Amino acid sequence: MVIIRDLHRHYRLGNVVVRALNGINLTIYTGEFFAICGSSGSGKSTLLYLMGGMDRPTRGELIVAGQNLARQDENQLAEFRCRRIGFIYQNFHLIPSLTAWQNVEIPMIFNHLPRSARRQIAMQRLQEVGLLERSHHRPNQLSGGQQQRVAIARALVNQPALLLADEPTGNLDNSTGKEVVALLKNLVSINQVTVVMVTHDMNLVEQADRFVRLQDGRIVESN
Ligand SMILES: Nc1ncnc2c1ncn2[C@@H]1O[C@H](COP(=O)(O)OP(=O)(O)OP(=O)(O)O)[C@@H](O)[C@H]1O
Repeated sequence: MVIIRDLHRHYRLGNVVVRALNGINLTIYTGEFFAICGSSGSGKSTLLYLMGGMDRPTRGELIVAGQNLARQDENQLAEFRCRRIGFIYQNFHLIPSLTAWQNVEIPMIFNHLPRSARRQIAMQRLQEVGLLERSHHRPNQLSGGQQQRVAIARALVNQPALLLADEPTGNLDNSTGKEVVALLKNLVSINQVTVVMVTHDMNLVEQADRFVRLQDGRIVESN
């Protein structure tokens, strides 16, 4: 699903070059539940966002779901993100003025699905995450765990090849976090999605099929 060879991402700040990623080599297989861990500033988010086509490498090879992302232009990357990637954020990133089902519907609008199909799929996804009875609630009427479950439903509606999660439990208490990860693992095995998750939480790392630990933009540990 992901092939990364000698990947670099450098930022230039005046005369200083920050080497956020400094020669990453990594292969992630289809269907894996994969964790990226490491201390703050080690390059985790940079790596995740590159895999999602939200940023471009300084150099190196980056092939995701069969597409060579380093060679794609902005339009191709936008299309890739829309069709192939689902994203889950620490802060859920739901639109406050929209209900749960309207939030879940959004990626399908970008994918030009007709309204009736959108509604049916959104409701089905909300049922899968156990929130059908909350479908008309807005985010501020839902708990953090419920909001993250809505975000998971939204991330899966376009049947992405790869689900990227940036600290998905970072804003949840321990037990809610565990429930959300169990749900995520269950849904991805049913939907045959590959998951790459950034986390500080070693309990979550233990639940992953494999992990890498980053330090100063390099992989220093893996299993
Ligand atoms: N746009 C940018 N411009 C300059 N430097 C950046 C930029 N984005 C990230 N960096 C730097 O790149 C390094 C890696 O950042 P990154 O956000 O990937 O780390 P992280 O491991 O995800 O950290 P955290 O756990 O705190 O989110 C850091 O030193 C950071 O300051």
